[in-house]
Amino acid sequence: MDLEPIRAKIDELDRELVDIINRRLALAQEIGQIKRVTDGEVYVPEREDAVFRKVFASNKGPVNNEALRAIYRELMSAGIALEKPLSIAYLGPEASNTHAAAMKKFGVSLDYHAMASVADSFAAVEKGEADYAVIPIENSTEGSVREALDCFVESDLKVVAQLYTEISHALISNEPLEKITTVYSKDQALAQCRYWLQRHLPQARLVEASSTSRAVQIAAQESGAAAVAGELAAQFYGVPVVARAIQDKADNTTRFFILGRKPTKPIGGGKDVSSFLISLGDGASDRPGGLLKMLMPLAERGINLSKIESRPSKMRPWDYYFFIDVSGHHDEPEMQAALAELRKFCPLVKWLGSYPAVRRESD
Ligand SMILES: C=C(O[C@@H]1C=C(C(=O)O)C=C[C@H]1O)C(=O)O
Repeated sequence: MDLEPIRAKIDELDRELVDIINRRLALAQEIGQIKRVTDGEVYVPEREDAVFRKVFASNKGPVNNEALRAIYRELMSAGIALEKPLSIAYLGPEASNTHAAAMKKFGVSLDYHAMASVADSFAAVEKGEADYAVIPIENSTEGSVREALDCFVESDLKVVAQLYTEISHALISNEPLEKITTVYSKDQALAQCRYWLQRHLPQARLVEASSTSRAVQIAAQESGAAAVAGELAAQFYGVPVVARAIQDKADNTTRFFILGRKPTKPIGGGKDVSSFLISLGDGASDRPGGLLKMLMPLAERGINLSKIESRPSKMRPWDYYFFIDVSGHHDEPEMQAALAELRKFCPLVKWLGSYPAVRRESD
């Protein structure tokens, strides 16, 4: 059995592939020149969504859609970098789960900037120091990231895209399990491993850090300390993995938002999702039927509610803001009609963004 003739065919295909990749990038560059003149956005989530759909529809295998998405992610990343080397802010330091999510969304060709907090990530885009920010918004085990929700109250940034990605946590330390006395991590990550930590380290002190990668930096320096973080952070900071996949739910998934300054255009056909921040005002969330009244204008028009979350308004005790996710795009007539009705009795109806509804990498 001779491999060489087959490898010669692969070499020939690679030559063609490189040529095709460069032709694709040259077209992206051409689009970039037009965008410069017309002041168009460089990253266009709705167009990328359409490209992925067409690519998947033409896929006859054996490559699966998840692998194809990863390949196209890098093609698009290289193309975007030729248009303009975008700068992406994320909750750092390097090798955090948000960093990994940002790379998954934007590929290796862009510039990434580590921020100390979610609020700083918002601020970087608001001040124009970064083009986009990637922030964690909710987790399948632990629910919403509260500091992220609270940032939307003050901010005018738009959610332009989202990413769902499975998160696996490891226990990372220079010490063996029996010598660990303190475990550092982001509050959300500690909570996602609560039962494992109770079972294996019942005596250990759990201490909050600003991010998972920050926890690894601390654990690297302190005797008796460990961190809960992704294995990427263990590799990056050169600290050993003591136990892997310690999250209580095997399919632990985090949803990330991509924030930008300009809204994403509609895809249509039920393939968009929108987020809003709504206040019933004047303590009305405490009155019978208040919440029902808020949801009726949406329900009556068949606009599906996929998430509702309340947060204290911090204006008065027991007054709440509601964060909702609904099917459809802000600019669609049905949505506009529902919003007009809501605005009649809600003092605050703030559009946080509309973006592609894609949930899985293989979709
Ligand atoms: C090339 C473009 O710019 C970017 C790159 C894309 C691509 O490589 O297919 C698609 C959308 C944009 O994020 C474009 O707007 O078409």
